[in-house]
Amino acid sequence: MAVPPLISADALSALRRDMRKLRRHIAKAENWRPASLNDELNELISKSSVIGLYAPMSGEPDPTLVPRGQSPKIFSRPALTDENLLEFRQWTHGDREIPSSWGGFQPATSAPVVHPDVIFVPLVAFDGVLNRLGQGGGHYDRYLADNGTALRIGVAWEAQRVDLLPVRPWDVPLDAVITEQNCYTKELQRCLSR
Ligand SMILES: Nc1nc2c(c(=O)[nH]1)N(C=O)[C@@H](CNc1ccc(C(=O)N[C@@H](CCC(=O)O)C(=O)O)cc1)CN2
Ligand SMILES: Nc1ncnc2c1ncn2[C@@H]1O[C@H](COP(=O)(O)OP(=O)(O)OP(=O)(O)O)[C@@H](O)[C@H]1O
Repeated sequence: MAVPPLISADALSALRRDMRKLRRHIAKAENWRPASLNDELNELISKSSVIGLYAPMSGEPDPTLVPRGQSPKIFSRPALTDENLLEFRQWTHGDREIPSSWGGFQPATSAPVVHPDVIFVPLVAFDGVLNRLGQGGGHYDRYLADNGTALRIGVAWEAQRVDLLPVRPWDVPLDAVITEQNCYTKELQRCLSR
């Protein structure tokens, strides 16, 4: 027998709608700056060589504000392929971008595909054990499931934190979430031992 969902589809869409609205509202009133990162996370980010960013939309905090240390890095942004799969394409500030099927912009197909070792992940809501609710396309969940060794860092407003999100079988939890007030981390051992 199928296990009934802990939250109805309607309740989940209502949560997404409310949290998107909250995110837009806060971003109009406040500037987001990351809280101090803990030493472990700082070290992992500064040791990394390929970073996955995103182009902020609708009140999402800007991941380029997170300190990333001195060592040389390749930057990339998410792009949806013709098959509606997420990939990361190399991107440098000022590079030309093309319209994406979801309405935003993404690096052109001529940009090399890269595999970030640190991914800054956009989110609609997160909870105390670092589960994540995204836009509902499943794009990041699929990518993170297929690229399990990357360090997954959510970037959010503190107000996007909820007590407990419903977890579906395909949901991939985050390793850390950085807000303007806190740096939440867990399971960094997974990445320290790489
Ligand atoms: N900045 C950013 N880039 C991203 C994502 C994201 O969440 N944020 N994505 C994450 O997977 C992928 C794009 N996927 C998306 C899937 C659905 C919607 C969407 O339903 N948007 C709403 C409006 C959202 C709002 O206004 O807050 C809509 O069109 O109704 C957006 C992006 C890749 N790039
Ligand atoms: N690893 C996966 N393999 C196959 N389908 C998946 C996978 N991950 C997610 N999906 C599909 O994507 C759909 C949307 O998932 P979900 O509602 O969790 O998206 P989300 O986490 O909010 O969005 P996103 O990850 O794009 O930010 C689900 O219906 C699910 O069937």
